[in-house]
Amino acid sequence: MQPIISIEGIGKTYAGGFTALKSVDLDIKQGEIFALLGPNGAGKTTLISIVCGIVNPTSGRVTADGHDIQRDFRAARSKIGLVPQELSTDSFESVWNTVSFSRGLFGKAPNPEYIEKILRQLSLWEKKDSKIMALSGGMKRRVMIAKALSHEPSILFLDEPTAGVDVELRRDMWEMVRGLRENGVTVILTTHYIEEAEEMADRIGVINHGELVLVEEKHTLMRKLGKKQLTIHLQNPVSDLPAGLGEFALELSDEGNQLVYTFDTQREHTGIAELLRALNQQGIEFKDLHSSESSLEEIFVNLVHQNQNARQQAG
Ligand SMILES: Nc1ncnc2c1ncn2[C@@H]1O[C@H](COP(=O)(O)OP(=O)(O)OP(=O)(O)O)[C@@H](O)[C@H]1O
Repeated sequence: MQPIISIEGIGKTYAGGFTALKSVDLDIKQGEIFALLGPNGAGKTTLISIVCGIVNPTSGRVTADGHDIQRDFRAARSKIGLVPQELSTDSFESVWNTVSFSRGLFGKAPNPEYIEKILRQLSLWEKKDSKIMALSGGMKRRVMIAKALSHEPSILFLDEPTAGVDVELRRDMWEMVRGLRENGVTVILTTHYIEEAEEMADRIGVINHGELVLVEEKHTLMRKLGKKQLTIHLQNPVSDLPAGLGEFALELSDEGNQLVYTFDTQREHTGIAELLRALNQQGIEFKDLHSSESSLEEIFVNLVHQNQNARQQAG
């Protein structure tokens, strides 16, 4: 299937000479929720701004639903809704007018039924006549989403949608994003909250220093890079790793009170049975065992670290 967004060789060097993006290639599939993760300054907002036609790339090409974002800006942009990081609305206008006006900006004929539908979906219906300035921060954020959806886009960008919002609103947002996907809308979100990507995304892209270091299905990513650890609480502490256990990927922790065994979740054979046998043979007694799985957060931190190390070595 044709990707709904195709990003080819996108690079961006800002006027001051800073290169924020280096030749990014990425295809977004129709109907997916794609989470773009990356540390501060990685280039997430720059990439989104280029796809939305707000920032011009230094190199490369983007198409949205087949339309070139630079040559065919209006057609491409009409497919896209953008919820920016910063709230920007006219605070003296009512919610209803703000959202309806935004639809008009895209040259769409008025459709009060549709506006009512999105305001209801976003729990804004009761506030439709309120002035924006009288709304809470969370409500203002909902208005930004309603604005972004006002022209019925098939692609929605959410730049840090839940930064600084309370848990309840975050859950509501997730619910809303899932609802949008059910209606066939493709959603691309940037986030610092790994939990959000873990919860929401079908695919994850990790960007670091302007480079897309990884794009993967979330489940594959977690399976591929996820490690499991078995922590063995020893009966008596040891000062060194027992010599007879050299073949196992073991580390000593908690001042010699614990042995931590790391194994690959993908491998059929974990080696746990052999390890326990070896412990027995060595006469090492343990009082407890527990296993844990690495979270997306650990996977992410490792990736960004690896990328940094590789850069340092190359430089
Ligand atoms: N207009 C600009 N002129 C010069 N440099 C810029 C400009 N906009 C962004 N940058 C720089 O480009 C880099 C990438 O910024 P960008 O906002 O894309 O990162 P980000 O991944 O969205 O970060 P954050 O998570 O903090 O929002 C940063 O180092 C930033 O300082």
